[in-house]
Amino acid sequence: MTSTPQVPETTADSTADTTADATAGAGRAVAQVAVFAALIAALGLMGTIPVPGLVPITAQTLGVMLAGAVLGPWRGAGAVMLLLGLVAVGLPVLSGGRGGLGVFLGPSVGYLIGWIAGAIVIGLIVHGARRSSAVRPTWLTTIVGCVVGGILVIYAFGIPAQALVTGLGMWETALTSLAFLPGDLIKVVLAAVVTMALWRAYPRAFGRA
Ligand SMILES: O=C(O)CCCC[C@@H]1SC[C@@H]2NC(=O)N[C@@H]21
Repeated sequence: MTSTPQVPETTADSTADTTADATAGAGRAVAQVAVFAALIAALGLMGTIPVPGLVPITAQTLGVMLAGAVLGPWRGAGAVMLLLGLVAVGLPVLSGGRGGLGVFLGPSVGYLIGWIAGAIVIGLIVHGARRSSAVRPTWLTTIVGCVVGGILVIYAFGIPAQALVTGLGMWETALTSLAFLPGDLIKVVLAAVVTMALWRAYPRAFGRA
């Protein structure tokens, strides 16, 4: 007697459900990316504190930290890239109402690129690398993620580029960037408080890695 291998049945209904789920997932990802790009832009409305060395102190890094911590590495980076795309086409969405391609030739270009890398690193630390992993932010992962991704990684891109553009030495530039540190540490605490509150109140806001 021969046995017939069991093949799982695929019905028209289950295929339609899978397609609808995929479409809803993609729509949700686009909405998340757009909302966080808008959040980063809105934080730019708070204005800037100018510092010698020409790179401003801005609240927008809080938005970058939140994008990585809430959306995960790829959607978080997507939100930053969408914002930078809007800057590139000339929209005044950077703090102080700045925008346009000229920004990418200025002293803050490295920080702006660092925002993408920073969101990825924050997302990887808070969400983990696996797409299927359940997102469960903790105080520790959010704070460590924001310090490493939101400060160290961003500065690692920003300081050398700023030194290159301004012609100032690397160490002098690094010293100037100490002016950012108190504000950035406050942003880490705010990002952790908002991330944990959002996680408790609305876990569905958290994206898949
Ligand atoms: O608006 C721009 O041109 C980019 C500003 C980059 C600001 C950097 S990001 C890290 C550090 N923290 C701040 O508040 N400012 C700098």
